[in-house]
Amino acid sequence: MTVKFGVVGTGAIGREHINRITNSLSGGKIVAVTDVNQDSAKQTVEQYQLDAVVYPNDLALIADENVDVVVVTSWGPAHEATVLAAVEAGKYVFCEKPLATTAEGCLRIVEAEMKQGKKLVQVGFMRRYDSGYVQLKEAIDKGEIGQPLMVRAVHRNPEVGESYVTEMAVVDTLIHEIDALHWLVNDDYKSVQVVFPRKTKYAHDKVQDPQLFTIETNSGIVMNVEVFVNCKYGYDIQCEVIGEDGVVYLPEFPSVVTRKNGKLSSGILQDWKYRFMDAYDVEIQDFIDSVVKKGEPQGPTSWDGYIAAVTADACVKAQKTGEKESISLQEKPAFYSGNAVCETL
Ligand SMILES: NC(=O)c1ccc[n+]([C@@H]2O[C@H](COP(=O)([O-])OP(=O)(O)OC[C@H]3O[C@@H](n4cnc5c(N)ncnc54)[C@H](O)[C@@H]3O)[C@@H](O)[C@H]2O)c1
Ligand SMILES: O[C@H]1[C@H](O)[C@@H](O)[C@H](O)[C@@H](O)[C@H]1O
Repeated sequence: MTVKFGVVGTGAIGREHINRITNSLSGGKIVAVTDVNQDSAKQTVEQYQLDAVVYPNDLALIADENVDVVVVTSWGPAHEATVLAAVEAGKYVFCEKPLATTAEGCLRIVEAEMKQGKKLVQVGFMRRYDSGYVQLKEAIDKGEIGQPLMVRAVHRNPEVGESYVTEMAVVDTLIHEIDALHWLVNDDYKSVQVVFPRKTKYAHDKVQDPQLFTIETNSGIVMNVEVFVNCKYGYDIQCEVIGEDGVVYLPEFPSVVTRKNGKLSSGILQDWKYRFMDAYDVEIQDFIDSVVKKGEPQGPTSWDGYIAAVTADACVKAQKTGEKESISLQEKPAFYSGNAVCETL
C-alpha cells in the first residue's frame, strides 16, 4: 500500500519532507500540496516533479479523497485549524511543532482525536528518532546510571534573524528539549525558572540571549537547559544525564578529525537542517510504516503536543516574572497511555 500525502505549507521544512518522501523513503507519495503562497506550492510541484494537485487552501486539500495523510508544515499559528479539520475528516496527520500555539488548542485536538476512536496525529518531535537520543534513553531505561538526578542540556544556534524575539527561545527552540527531556527520563515537569545571563553583543534589541532554564520534574530531577541562539560558532546540541550510578552523554555529531599544522580539529555543523537529517528520515519512515502496519502512528502524540504547550506557557511566564512557575497538566487520558518510543531503532 502507498500512503498518499497532502502537504499544507511548502516552505523550508515542507519541501524537506516532500523531498524525503519522494526521493529517499519508501511507501509514500505526495499527491497534493497547498500554500497561502500559491506560487510556492506550484514551484514545489515543479522542483520535485510531483504528480500532485495544487489546492487553493487546506480545506480543499483535506477534502480530496485521494489524500490519506495531511502533513502540516505551515506557520505555527495556522496548525490548529488544519489539524482539527483533518482529524474531523478522519485523516492521519503529521504536524510539525507546535501542534497548536495554546494548551487549549492542543486539548481541542486531543478531544477531536479521541472522538475518532484511534490515534491519527503524530507531532514532529524528531529528536525521539535521533540515534544518539535513542541510545541515551535505552541506557536510562535499562538502569545503567541508576535513578536520573540531574540533566544538563545545551541548545545553541549560530545566529537568529530580526524576527526572533525572546519568547521564541521557548516556543521555537527550547520546545525540542521540552519534548525530549521528559520522554528521556519518563517523568512529568513540575516547575520552571528562567535566568538571563549577561546579554551577548550579537543579539538584537528584541531578543534576550542567552537564557538559562531550570526545570524540575515531579520526582525531583533538576534540568538545566541553556538556550543561546547567537553563539556564532555553529549549531550545537548537547545533553548529559547524571544518575546515581553514572553519567550518560549525547554522542557528538560525527565529523572528520584533522591533524594539521600542529592542530587537532574537527568541524561543527552550521545549520540545524543537517544535525537531525537522519532523524527526520527515520521519523517519517516510521510514520508511514506504522500507519500501514498498525493503522496508527506510534510517535509523539497529540498529548505530547499538549505537554509541550503547557510547559512552553509556563516557561514564557517564567521569562516574564523571573519567578519559579508551576507546570500543571491535566490527567492523561488512557487513550494516550504508554510512552511514544520508536520501536524500529
Ligand atoms: N522539527 C523541526 O526541527 C522543525 C524545523 C523547522 C521548522 N519546524 C516547524 O515547521 C513549521 C514550518 O517551518 P518552516 O521553517 O518551514 O517555515 P517557512 O516559513 O519556511 O514555511 C512555512 C510555509 O507555510 C506557508 N503557510 C503559512 N500559513 C499557511 C496556511 N494557513 N496554509 C497554507 N500554507 C501556509 C507559508 O507561506 C510558507 O511557505 C513551523 O511550525 C516550524 O516551527 C520544525
Ligand atoms: O532554534 C532553532 C532550532 O534549533 C531548530 O531545530 C528549529 O526548530 C528552528 O525552527 C529553531 O529556530
